[in-house]
Amino acid sequence: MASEPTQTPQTGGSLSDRISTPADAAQSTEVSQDAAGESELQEPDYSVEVKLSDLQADPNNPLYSVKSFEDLGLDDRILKGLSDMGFRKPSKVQERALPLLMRNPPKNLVGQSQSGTGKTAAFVLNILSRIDLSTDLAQTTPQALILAPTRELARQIVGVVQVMGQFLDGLVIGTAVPADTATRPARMECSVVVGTPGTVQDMIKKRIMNPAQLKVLVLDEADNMLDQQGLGDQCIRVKGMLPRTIQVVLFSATFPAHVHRYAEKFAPDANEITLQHEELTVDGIKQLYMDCSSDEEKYSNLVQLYGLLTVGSSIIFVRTRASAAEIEKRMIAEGHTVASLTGGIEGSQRDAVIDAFRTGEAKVLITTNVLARGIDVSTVSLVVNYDIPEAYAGGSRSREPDYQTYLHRIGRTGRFGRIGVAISFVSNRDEWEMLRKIQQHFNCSIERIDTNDWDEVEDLIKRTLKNSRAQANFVAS
Ligand SMILES: Nc1ncnc2c1ncn2[C@@H]1O[C@H](COP(=O)(O)OP(=O)(O)OP(=O)(O)O)[C@@H](O)[C@H]1O
Repeated sequence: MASEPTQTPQTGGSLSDRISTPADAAQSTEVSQDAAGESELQEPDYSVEVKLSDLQADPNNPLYSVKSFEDLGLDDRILKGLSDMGFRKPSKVQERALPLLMRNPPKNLVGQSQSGTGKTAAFVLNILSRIDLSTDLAQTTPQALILAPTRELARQIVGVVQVMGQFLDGLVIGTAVPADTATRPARMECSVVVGTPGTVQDMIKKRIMNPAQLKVLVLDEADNMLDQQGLGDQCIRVKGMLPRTIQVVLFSATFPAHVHRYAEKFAPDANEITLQHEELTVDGIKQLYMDCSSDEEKYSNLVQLYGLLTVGSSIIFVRTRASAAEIEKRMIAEGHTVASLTGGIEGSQRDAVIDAFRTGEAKVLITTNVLARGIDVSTVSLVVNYDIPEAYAGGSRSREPDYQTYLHRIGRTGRFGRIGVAISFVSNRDEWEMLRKIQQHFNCSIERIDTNDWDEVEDLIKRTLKNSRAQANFVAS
């Protein structure tokens, strides 16, 4: 457990009694895979590489499994899709969830596992196993519906269903995200629909989508969907229009207690896979913080970091759309290449920005909480919390951290055994206190970076990022 802080950040206080040293970075594990897809063990001078198969053989690792995908009873065509994606063994959540999801008669499931551990495949594999593509209606009337909180996440899931189901003849996937009337399909004719709750609700109401044959409903980032006022109502309305016997599947890395209660109502009598909040942080994500004496110093530290940001890809999280726009404008004016994506931007432009970020054309992305969840870009090696995520403190004057959002934001790096760095900027006592609470809540260590010595900052971050760069072909091959 962290020690109580005794100094303010400006005077060099440490959040933790575990002080960061270059040796800490030296102990970071990294995962590699050679071009032929075989893992290899290398030992650079300062780091010990660990193969994915080592992580998957460690019972304490969330990627651990004893079974193979073949053991899980999946159709050969689906196994072919998985093999094409480079998936060799299931992760813990996949191994535990799939038998529960695929058993008949179908039962609901509330599933939780750390960020980047493969929840998407768990629910997609269940869907691909359950849909019947041999019927006359298979391409016109959807049998499964996946709801996600943002268009970016919905589009990403469409991509996963497409690749995983590429050998299933007749599989048609529909995307239901906000679009202007000109580009909106007149009928949602497909086997699986992935969309955002508002658009799906609208499509069912307007009879653009026929829900009569739906067998599976998935809510990804379920705690977020059920907890947000607008989204939660939309999810409940959508569910009210679906067949009563539908299998309801809820997944997230976080299920705070108050949302867990809604989840149990939304998915009654469900099997559950849950974790304690102390188990939620991912070992491969090195968490750091930086003292900044003012807002202006936050900006200058960000610019100092810029050279490091472009080593892999990175995401900078800010609190408001306005500050995203402001930082983007200032950085571009100073000659830096950055992109930004916020809810204020029009849909097709959002698609263009996220697509450029995925391909690596844009390497530094400034965003708000809109991209805090679910987004899976394996090259992201650095996440910056320019502003600490805050929860509404119910009118009280104390500022409360948003624990879940912190975890989801930093989870945009360190995906499936990779290594990444998350740096939070702290510019006053309140923010420092929020970060201390986050550390206590997750029982993790968030180490201070000394900005008086930028060489040391560079050294520390580069060591870790170098490790993650060495993993470029890992899994994705
Ligand atoms: N069994 C597997 N073998 C190899 N790679 C996998 C496996 N399962 C998933 N992955 C990869 O791991 C990455 C993370 O998976 P995914 O996006 O499903 O994580 P998640 O648990 O949903 O994370 P989050 O909570 O952040 O949404 C993806 O790039 C995915 O392709």
